[in-house]
Amino acid sequence: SCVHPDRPEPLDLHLGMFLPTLLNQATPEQMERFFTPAWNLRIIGTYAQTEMGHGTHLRGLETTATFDPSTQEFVLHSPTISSIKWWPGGLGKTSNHAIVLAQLHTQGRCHGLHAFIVPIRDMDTHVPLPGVVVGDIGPKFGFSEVDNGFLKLEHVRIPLDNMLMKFAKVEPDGTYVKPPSAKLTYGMVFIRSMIVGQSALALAKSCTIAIRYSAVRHQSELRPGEPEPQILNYQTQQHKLFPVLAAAYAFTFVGQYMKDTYRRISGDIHAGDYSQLPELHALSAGLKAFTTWAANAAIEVCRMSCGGHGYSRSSALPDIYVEFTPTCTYEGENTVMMLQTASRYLVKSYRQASVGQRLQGSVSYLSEAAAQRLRPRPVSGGAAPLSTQDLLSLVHLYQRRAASLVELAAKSIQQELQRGRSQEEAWNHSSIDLVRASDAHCHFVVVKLFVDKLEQVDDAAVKAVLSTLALLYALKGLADNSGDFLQAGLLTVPQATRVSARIKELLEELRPDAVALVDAFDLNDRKLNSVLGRYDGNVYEHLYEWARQSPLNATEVHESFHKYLKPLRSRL
Ligand SMILES: CCCCCCC/C=C/C(=O)SCCNC(=O)CCNC(=O)[C@H](O)C(C)(C)COP(=O)(O)OP(=O)(O)OC[C@H]1O[C@@H](n2cnc3c(N)ncnc32)[C@H](O)[C@@H]1OP(=O)(O)O
Ligand SMILES: Cc1cc2nc3c(=O)[nH]c(=O)nc-3n(C[C@H](O)[C@H](O)[C@H](O)COP(=O)(O)OP(=O)(O)OC[C@H]3O[C@@H](n4cnc5c(N)ncnc54)[C@H](O)[C@@H]3O)c2cc1C
Repeated sequence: SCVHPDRPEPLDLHLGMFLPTLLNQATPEQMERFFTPAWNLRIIGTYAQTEMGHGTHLRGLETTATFDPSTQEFVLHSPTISSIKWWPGGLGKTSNHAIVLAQLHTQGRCHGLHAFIVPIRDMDTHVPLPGVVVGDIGPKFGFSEVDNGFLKLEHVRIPLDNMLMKFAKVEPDGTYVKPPSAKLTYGMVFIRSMIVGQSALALAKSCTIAIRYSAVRHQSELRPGEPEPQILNYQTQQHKLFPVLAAAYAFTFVGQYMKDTYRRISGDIHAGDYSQLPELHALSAGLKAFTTWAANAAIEVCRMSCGGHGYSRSSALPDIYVEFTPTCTYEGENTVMMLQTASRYLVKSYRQASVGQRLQGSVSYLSEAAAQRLRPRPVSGGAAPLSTQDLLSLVHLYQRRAASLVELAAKSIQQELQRGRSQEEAWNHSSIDLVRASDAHCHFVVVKLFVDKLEQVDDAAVKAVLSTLALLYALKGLADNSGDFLQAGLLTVPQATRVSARIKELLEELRPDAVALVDAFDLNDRKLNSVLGRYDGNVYEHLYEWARQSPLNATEVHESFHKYLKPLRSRL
């Protein structure tokens, strides 16, 4: 994939969205005209969808593309201040083209959002073209290497053939030809699928740095009179870091699965079979949100577990955080993505299962749950026996929790409707439950994929340590979400107590293998770019060397002494 998972770069959008969008939505003629020069970096493009006034609500985007049959052109226009394209990466100063998402108007009718290739800068001089006002949106939280920009279009004319027409078309007389499926023009599924793998990489980097550093950092006293212990020997340090390590492995397997699923289903789509598109959309939207939220929080846990040096840029952890955190916002804001998965997939599937439909894919468990509801409940009604050792029984527990929360969300909507609320109000007043249902569904998918992966591991020793990680991931998730399991009657308080005890045992079991498990990510020092995470563990010498190289140390007496301190002293 041409997506660069490392540091943000001005060409990220060109490589990660402009080229893939052409691949997915351009005709063969357009591929010839645009893809080849774009591949050779003659054309440098970005993906300009978000506007100052709208990022999430695509149907609310205001940029227009109005077809003029007399000249066989589209007129691209930003009608209001809020319609100015805002945020696209590489737009400010790097790109000379943009794929602009605009509301298509032809023969007096609006046909919704479509993609148009718009030249924005002269190919030789790089000067903005007539009618194009373009620039950088200014300093951001991070991503300082990327010129996220703004684009205001003032009645800019482009040829008819600049509309990406693999699916929808406009004939020379202005007739609009619908796409085989309206959903094909949404896009973004590719990059959301790739972001799942980026979550895994961010976790792998962060826990490699924190665990290696925790193995070389000695601090305080564990036993009076004895040498200061490695901080990795503290149970609290293990409790912070080993679940992150387990999640890094879990998300690595999920990232592989997501990539494979994307490839499989997008192949079907290119062959004209759109049946799996809803599953791909729901899975990519949900897992993108689930894994980025989890990784975002875990990077901060790793940084803080390194004490003061974690706050130094030499650790690389601040940069990893700053570069990763926008994944919770871009490519679909996480809450909105969770709501998409719940409202457009889980509740719909729940209702189909409730009328006896056999479901396939990641929601097949809802059919099982629906059948279960029809069977008489056991008198005890209590939680099933809990094994803190049996991974398959834990997978089933997560499955039942997901089914329970999907049912709770669906019933909440029903109750709101019975209170007389409109459909829209009923959904909005159930949206907290909808997000919880999506979260539980994604959590089940992650645990299940982790356990499924173990079946593919032949080496007994590797399988054993991965099984310990999988157990820790599942039990830590159970402990962190015990309220859900208790509320669903899937866990008792004594069982919850046993889970906590088992987690402590697993931390102890993992301690001897912790460093080897992060070494296994095989992230070399250049890729980690971290003094604390160095493979040789020679932290202090390199920390001192790193500080010595700081620009402020270029002179023994900084010019600020002469410019400010000395004059200030003389005035006091
Ligand atoms: C190397 C790369 C570096 C990357 C750096 C960062 C680059 C960042 C780039 C960006 O951020 S690009 C902009 C990203 N913006 C978004 O993701 C916008 C999010 N909003 C939406 O996607 C939509 O507004 C919405 C939330 C899905 C709602 O849209 P709408 O109101 O039109 O649809 P619904 O009524 O909810 O659903 C209609 C129908 O369509 C299905 N669907 C929705 N989205 C997709 C999709 N992407 N793919 C397939 N299908 C989709 C949805 O399930 C509904 O289906 P049915 O229920 O009708 O069957
Ligand atoms: C670093 C970075 C790079 C980006 N790169 C690009 C790019 O290259 N191209 C591009 O087109 N865009 C890009 N974006 C823009 C990005 O896609 C949008 O910021 C994102 O889609 C969120 O939309 P928004 O900013 O309008 O937030 P909003 O949608 O306004 O979200 C604000 C709040 O409102 C809530 N909210 C919104 N709608 C709902 C709803 N229906 N239900 C419940 N809550 C809701 C959200 O959950 C959130 O809490 C980038 C953004 C960033 C930060």
